[in-house]
Amino acid sequence: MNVLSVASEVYPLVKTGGLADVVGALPSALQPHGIRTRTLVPGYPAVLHKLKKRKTVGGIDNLFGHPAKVLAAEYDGLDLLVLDQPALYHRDGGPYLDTTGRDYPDNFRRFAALSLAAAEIAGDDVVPGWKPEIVHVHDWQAALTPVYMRFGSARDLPTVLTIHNIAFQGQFGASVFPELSLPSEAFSMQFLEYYGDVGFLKGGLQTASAITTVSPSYSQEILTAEFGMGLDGLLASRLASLAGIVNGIDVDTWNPETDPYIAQNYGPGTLKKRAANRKVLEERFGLDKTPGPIFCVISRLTWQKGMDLLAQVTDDIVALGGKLIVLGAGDVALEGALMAAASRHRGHIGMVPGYDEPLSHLMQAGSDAILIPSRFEPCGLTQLYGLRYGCVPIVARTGGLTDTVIDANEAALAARVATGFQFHPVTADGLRLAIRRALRAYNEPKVWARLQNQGMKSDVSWAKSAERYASLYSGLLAKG
Ligand SMILES: Nc1ncnc2c1ncn2[C@@H]1O[C@H](COP(=O)(O)OP(=O)(O)O[C@H]2O[C@H](CO)[C@@H](O)[C@H](O)[C@H]2O)[C@@H](O)[C@H]1O
Repeated sequence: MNVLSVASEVYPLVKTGGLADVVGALPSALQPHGIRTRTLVPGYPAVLHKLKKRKTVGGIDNLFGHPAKVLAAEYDGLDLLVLDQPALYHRDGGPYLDTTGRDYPDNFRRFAALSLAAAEIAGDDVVPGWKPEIVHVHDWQAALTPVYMRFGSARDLPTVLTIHNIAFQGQFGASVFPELSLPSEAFSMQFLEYYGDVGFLKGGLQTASAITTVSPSYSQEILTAEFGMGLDGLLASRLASLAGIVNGIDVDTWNPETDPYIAQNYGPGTLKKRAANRKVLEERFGLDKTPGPIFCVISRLTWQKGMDLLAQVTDDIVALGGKLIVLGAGDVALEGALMAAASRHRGHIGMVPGYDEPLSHLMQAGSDAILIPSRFEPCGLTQLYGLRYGCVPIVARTGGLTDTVIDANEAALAARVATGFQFHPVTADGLRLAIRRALRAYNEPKVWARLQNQGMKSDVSWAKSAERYASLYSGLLAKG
């Protein structure tokens, strides 16, 4: 079965968050099911730079006023199609933001173009000799694909839209509609119209054959007003087509036994070797070389991720004898608050602002626990990396965090199934209590080792979830 996957980022070519990890890892997990995925991404400079061996396999004469090329390349096991349109994608900043951190004003056009190109690849002869049988699109940036398909020549092809985060909806003023090359009927409740605006995700949710999100709990939560962010009613009307499939992780990229980014490789039987990674972290973050647990945070610094709650408990972590290291970028005020905590507690709190993939691996390999106080979390990947690396997750009880971490309550500890700590309500007090619980467990080395070992035994691979995507695809094909 041929699948066209469409996304605005893909690891290891371009990544700003978990979306890239999922889009990058799913194709090889689907391969054993006879599914061949081609992934269409925009030709940002970072992408083109890495793809030395690429060839032009197709073209679109007029994509919003400019010609575009479709390039094909293989990279790290991925079969890629790259939409090369310099006017839209050759920019100095990141995929979505300019160098000053502002959204590109033409993001609606940049990602409508990605979706339109995907629809044309699916329906027309854009890439001669290749056609998908299923089109799987990710998040708002690709969500117009099924809308364009509905009004184009691939109208009968099944589509899957995966919501990685319903907080990002691609909502733009109605004035952009005439620029989208869609018939006027598309600006209606049944398609894009969203409270008088244009909603990219909304349009996709109305038209995709199937909708998935990245954990079973989140698939329930988004049906409520609290988590649905305005789309709960629409989702309820599409309940029969909605599924929650939990994310896995690429267990080859994230393998402490072979990870090239960490100072000392180790496995379930050799957890003591983690000490060498701790040592490097102590130096990197300027921590005192004293005993006690190191808590780490690897995150976008945002309200969603509960980073304001973290800022409120930094003094407590230190008072309780713990250390904290933070790697993150995002909200300037939150970054400032965490930097201030680091200067208040030199030797106990360290902060590296920014984005650093290798360092994120080392932190999972050398810290004792990872804190994830998210207010909502569709799935979350860093707790899965934590489980795999023996870095015990302490998580808010929400979304995919609920589904993937087993709380160390007495029953779970006695049954030897606990893998971490969950807390609720998601407040600074809730987080404080969870940190206290973790510290108590840390002070009982046998209990702690059991948590680490149990976590390392958890199946965080894509195996089961790839099977679910495969059967979703086959079900859609069988329906015709
Ligand atoms: N400063 C930094 N330096 C280096 N690496 C950093 C970093 N900050 C974050 N990362 C990395 O970025 C990824 C973030 O993954 P999350 O699952 O937390 O997702 P995010 O909220 O981006 O994605 C959305 O999509 C994913 C995928 O479906 C869902 O899991 C999630 O719940 C949803 O919000 C991880 O690989 C993490 O290690």
